[in-house]
Amino acid sequence: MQKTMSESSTAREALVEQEKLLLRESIRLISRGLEPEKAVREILHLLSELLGLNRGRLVMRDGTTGGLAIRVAYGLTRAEIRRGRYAPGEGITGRVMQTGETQIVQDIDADPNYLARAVERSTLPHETVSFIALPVRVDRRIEGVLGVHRLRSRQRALGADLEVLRTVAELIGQIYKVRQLVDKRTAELAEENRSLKAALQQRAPGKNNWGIIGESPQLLAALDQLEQVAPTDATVLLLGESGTGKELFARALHLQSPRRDRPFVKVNCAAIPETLFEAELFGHEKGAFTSANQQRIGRFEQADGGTLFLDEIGDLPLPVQVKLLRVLQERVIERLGGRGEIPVDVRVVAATHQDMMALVRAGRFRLDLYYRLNVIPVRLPSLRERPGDIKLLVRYFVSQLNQRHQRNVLITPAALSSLVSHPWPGNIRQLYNVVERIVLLSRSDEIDAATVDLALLTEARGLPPEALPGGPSAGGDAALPGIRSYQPVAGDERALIAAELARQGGNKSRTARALNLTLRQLNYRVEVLDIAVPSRRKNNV
Ligand SMILES: Nc1ncnc2c1ncn2[C@@H]1O[C@H](COP(=O)(O)OP(=O)(O)OP(=O)(O)O)[C@@H](O)[C@H]1O
Repeated sequence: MQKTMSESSTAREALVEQEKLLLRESIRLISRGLEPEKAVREILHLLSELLGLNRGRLVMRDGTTGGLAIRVAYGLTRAEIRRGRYAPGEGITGRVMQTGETQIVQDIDADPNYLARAVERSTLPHETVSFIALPVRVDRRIEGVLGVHRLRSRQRALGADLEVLRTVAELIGQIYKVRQLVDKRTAELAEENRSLKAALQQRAPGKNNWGIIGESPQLLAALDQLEQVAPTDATVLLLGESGTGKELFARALHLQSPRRDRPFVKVNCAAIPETLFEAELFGHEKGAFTSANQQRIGRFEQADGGTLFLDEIGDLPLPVQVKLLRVLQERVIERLGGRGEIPVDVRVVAATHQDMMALVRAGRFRLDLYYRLNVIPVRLPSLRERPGDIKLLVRYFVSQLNQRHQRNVLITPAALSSLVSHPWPGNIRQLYNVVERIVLLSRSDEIDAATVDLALLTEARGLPPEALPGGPSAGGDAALPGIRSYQPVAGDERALIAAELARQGGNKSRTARALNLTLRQLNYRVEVLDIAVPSRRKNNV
């Protein structure tokens, strides 16, 4: 009797030793940073070798089918692994996945819920076989089910086996958690790496593309054309919707041309009153008209030797078109009130978002001037036509804005995908605005998808009410044109107003306009919501 007791205590000690060994080895496996599947397979192997808990398998969700499938197993054939597929809630495994409760099947032959799907009964020992299935949690979420076969006639108590299995299930959960963290961090670092590379490429000497970002075939075709015509003096007509980069291209053309050290002068034809056009373009002598107190050099003369960028050329009034045509043909200008012709050496780059032929047909643009300007037409694609470039643009803008606002934010891959999948109806300027809101709105250095969604929402609010879901066009009271409807103060407006004020460099009038508020309404909100107004700066976008 004495001997039997000491024999059984030796056996118990041996089992405890094996348990310890299993845990030590499992921890060592985890610290080796193996792929989760490799580490889990080794642990299942140890469970079988050391503790006799056989045919261990880890079942997890199958990303493609949505059902459950064996992800890792030890002691199962390939065919058995393939068979181990369960619908949600199906069998013992499905139930553990659904309820998160451990299931113990004392005798697999006696429990109708035990499906024997992966391993056929005939391949198992004849004696009574049990099956234990436990949930594997990652951050409290049930991500998998650990299952093992156990012979009932064992020395070890079921309670002892259960305890070890619980610890093992927890270790497996940790393995997947570490993997998720590593994957997340790796993706972030990869993203950071790409941003830094993009920023470096922007600055690399000899690889200057003048801040024109994009790899889409349409954009590359436009850039090719630009490079071809840059060294010549040919007149270029840039065609594209608003905010597609016409000014950026015009500047790039100038910087690539032999005129790069001479002035680049921009004239926005849509912003000049008709009566002032001639004086603006060609200048005037002192006394040329009542308010001409002194001589003024016009834009053509200012651009002498350089490039004159005529933006929104479609808005040029007809009488001025005649004069422009003459300058382009004869390369001389005449100041208002002047007595002679002044030769000018100017390369003209014009741009428009309008259909020039339609303007010609409507009698609003001279055909001869159109031909003069349209020597080299370059069409710039809209953002809609090149969704593949959104990622590159976002990274570039984030790095630009980090510098401008002295921030160091990093856009997470999820946030980037959110921006890429947004159906950008508008232009690059709109994308820039949203990215700027994101950089300003984000509280931490990591921009997540939620911040992106908020920025997209606030951008939508800056648009006229019709653009909002459920806005006037959706059935509400339409605001009268030109009259801003009353908008009550809402708590979440604070961030929106602060961001817009920062974006507008502290300019309250522009901020009010962008937010569709009157100046008074804005001031009231600034006061009520206690918003600090940034000191004014020049906004160049
Ligand atoms: N390919 C691009 N890469 C990087 N930034 C771009 C690109 N295209 C446009 N942008 C940026 O988008 C903004 C709008 O561009 P830009 O002013 O050149 O457009 P535009 O076509 O002249 O617009 P508009 O017709 O409204 O005057 C600018 O801040 C510009 O730097």
